Amino acid sequence: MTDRVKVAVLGGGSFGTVLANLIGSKGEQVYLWMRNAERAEEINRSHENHRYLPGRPLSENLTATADLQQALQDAEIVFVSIPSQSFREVIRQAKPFLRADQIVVSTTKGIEAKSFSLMSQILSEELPGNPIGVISGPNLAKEIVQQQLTATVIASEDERVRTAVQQILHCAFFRVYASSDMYGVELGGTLKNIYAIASGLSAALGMGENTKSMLMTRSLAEMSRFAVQLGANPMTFLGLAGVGDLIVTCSSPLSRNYRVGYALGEGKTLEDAVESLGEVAEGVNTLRYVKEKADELEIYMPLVSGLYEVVFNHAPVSQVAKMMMLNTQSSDVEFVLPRADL
Ligand SMILES: NC(=O)C1=CN([C@@H]2O[C@H](COP(=O)(O)OP(=O)(O)OC[C@H]3O[C@@H](n4cnc5c(N)ncnc54)[C@H](OP(=O)(O)O)[C@@H]3O)[C@@H](O)[C@H]2O)C=CC1
Ligand SMILES: O=C(CO)COP(=O)(O)O
Repeated sequence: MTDRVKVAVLGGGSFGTVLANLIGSKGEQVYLWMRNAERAEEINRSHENHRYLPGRPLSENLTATADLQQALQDAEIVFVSIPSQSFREVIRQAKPFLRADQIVVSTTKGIEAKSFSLMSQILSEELPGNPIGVISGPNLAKEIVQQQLTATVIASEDERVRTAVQQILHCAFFRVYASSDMYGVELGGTLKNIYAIASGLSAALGMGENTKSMLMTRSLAEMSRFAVQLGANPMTFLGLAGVGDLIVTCSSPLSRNYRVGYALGEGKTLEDAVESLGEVAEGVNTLRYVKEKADELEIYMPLVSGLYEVVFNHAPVSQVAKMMMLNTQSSDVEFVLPRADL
């Protein structure tokens, strides 16, 4: 009767809902899985996700469900939009209902505690037979739902995954660029959350435009230094999933990570800053795990170290900033002029 593609999105928060809505508004059949059955019923009744996207009508092609089997059965593509700390648990719940030919794509920008796994690594471990990919880019959910123009990157080693995701998401307000560097694309989206906290903090403290620009650029240098040590391609950081996502998340109060930093700059405690969001800010845990990993691998990350002191050890920002400014002089682009101590 229909040649519509069936798609499943796991996770009924801000981004999962926006992604499902985009796909539904293209005329495809999309199931949005969430753990709360009452909330799913409420979405189907009102065509609105009052909790995460109040006031935004959702596509009639979107069906919310708390039944994983219903969501996954016959879906050609499964997007997973679950915060990193619950990602593996949800994939394990989904596994009994998945066939090996279903494409599984992560939208999650975080790192698993203890294992330091990115979501693509969790997918490879838990679903070794499935074609997998990740999407990442300057994709603030609250702008996408307003159909503000933007783009994302689909990264996968499998060309069929790249093409399928480009086709399913592409529309007049959303472009989809392709990459084969899954790890780099994922690391870009994950690491920038740390620097968004630093940017929010510096904005709250009234730092100037030069300062903001220096902070973002040195963040990019630090992110790519870390990613290269972990095996990613530094060129990926020049793309939408690197510099693109860094710019938006470090500049916009619509970013939850930026808002956490801003609240800290206003003098709130970390607990209050996170609590008042009511949504996930992956950067707080990411900062902890990346600091540990950088220490373990002896990767020079002064911004991560300084922010860690401010966020977790209550160091005064002015003191940390002064220490960084008076630090040994260094190279601008270390892929052009290597740092002396590398
Ligand atoms: N928002 C954005 O602009 C973007 C977000 N992302 C990334 O997407 C991921 C998800 O973010 P986002 O949707 O914004 O987060 P939200 O905080 O808005 O929503 C998280 C969702 O995950 C659900 N969830 C959490 N744990 C579980 C679990 N164990 N089982 C089932 N559901 C669970 C929550 O359910 P419940 O409501 O029941 O608690 C909620 O629906 C993050 O990694 C984020 O970095 C990527 C691009 C843009
Ligand atoms: O990743 C995002 C935009 O691309 C969303 O950032 P936050 O999680 O900080 O809101």
